[in-house]
Amino acid sequence: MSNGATTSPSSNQDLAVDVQHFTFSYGGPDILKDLNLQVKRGERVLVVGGNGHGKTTLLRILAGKRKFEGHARVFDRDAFVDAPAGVLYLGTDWAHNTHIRSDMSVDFFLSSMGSKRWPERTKKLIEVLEVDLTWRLHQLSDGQLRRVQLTMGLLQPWELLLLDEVTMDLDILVRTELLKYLRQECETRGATIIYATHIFDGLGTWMSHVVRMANGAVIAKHDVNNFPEFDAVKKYHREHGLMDSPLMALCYTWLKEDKQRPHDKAKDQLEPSTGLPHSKWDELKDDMKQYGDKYYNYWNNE
Ligand SMILES: Nc1ncnc2c1ncn2[C@@H]1O[C@H](COP(=O)(O)OP(=O)(O)OP(=O)(O)O)[C@@H](O)[C@H]1O
Repeated sequence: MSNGATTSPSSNQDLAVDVQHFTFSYGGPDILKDLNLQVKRGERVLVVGGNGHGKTTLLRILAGKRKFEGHARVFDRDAFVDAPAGVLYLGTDWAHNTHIRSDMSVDFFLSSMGSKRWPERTKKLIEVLEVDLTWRLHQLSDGQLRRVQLTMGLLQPWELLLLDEVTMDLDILVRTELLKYLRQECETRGATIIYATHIFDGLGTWMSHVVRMANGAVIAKHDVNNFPEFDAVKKYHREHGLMDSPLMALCYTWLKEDKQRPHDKAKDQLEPSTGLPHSKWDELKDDMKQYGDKYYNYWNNE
């Protein structure tokens, strides 16, 4: 577990993303505040936080879409003035573009986007996203259009994929296949994904790390292989046969806690043992941490 700060021994070559003491505003109040985040190549990082806490802003900065001052580097280059190739941002704004609603076949559209240059990738993506080349763009449902967007976006091999809530209108079959495909891309090519979402189904076993954001700062970055708080929630769900997502239950407690915390105070009360902001998890005695159900009851009965 870390607070995403700058003490990691990783060399710059290992890092896909390196953001240090980063503050950003759109001209008004600071939206990102003294934010630190390091992501190694090959990681699949989920970014979790309440509405308006800065997730999209961070992703767009990493994608080189916003001018900034400060230390925000991607593949060891400044994310804006020296933006590296291979960085792909996919957000929900694409579907609002009226041009892509014209009367045109998907086949024609993908060809005009260069699909012939990557025949193997095109074939695979069409299969994963169940895209029908005879579809006509102006006749598609939101989910079908999203599948075409993702096919187009993912055609060219990418090194860092910044996903901004882009799977929300996919049905669960397609979404599951897409997540599998993206995981393979990371495992076989060493590519990296940072994924901001409020939909957690299937992500608990997909992600390698989860970043908790609140009030424009990274509160913590957790490695799923060393994450006792998440293990406790999973244990509770297992023991009680619950079908809903343990990750969602965990994120619910985080968002509740972050909402109650005085604005901007997240970093003022650091826990000496972990260097992270003090949380309700810290208030549990060690023996209680071993019991997921007690932990869960503690939350529900507060
Ligand atoms: N172009 C802009 N100009 C001014 N303020 C903006 C702009 N874009 C976003 N903001 C503000 O920045 C803050 C963070 O927004 P951002 O979209 O990064 O949050 P988010 O965590 O992605 O939220 P959500 O979960 O709702 O998508 C919000 O208070 C928002 O109003």
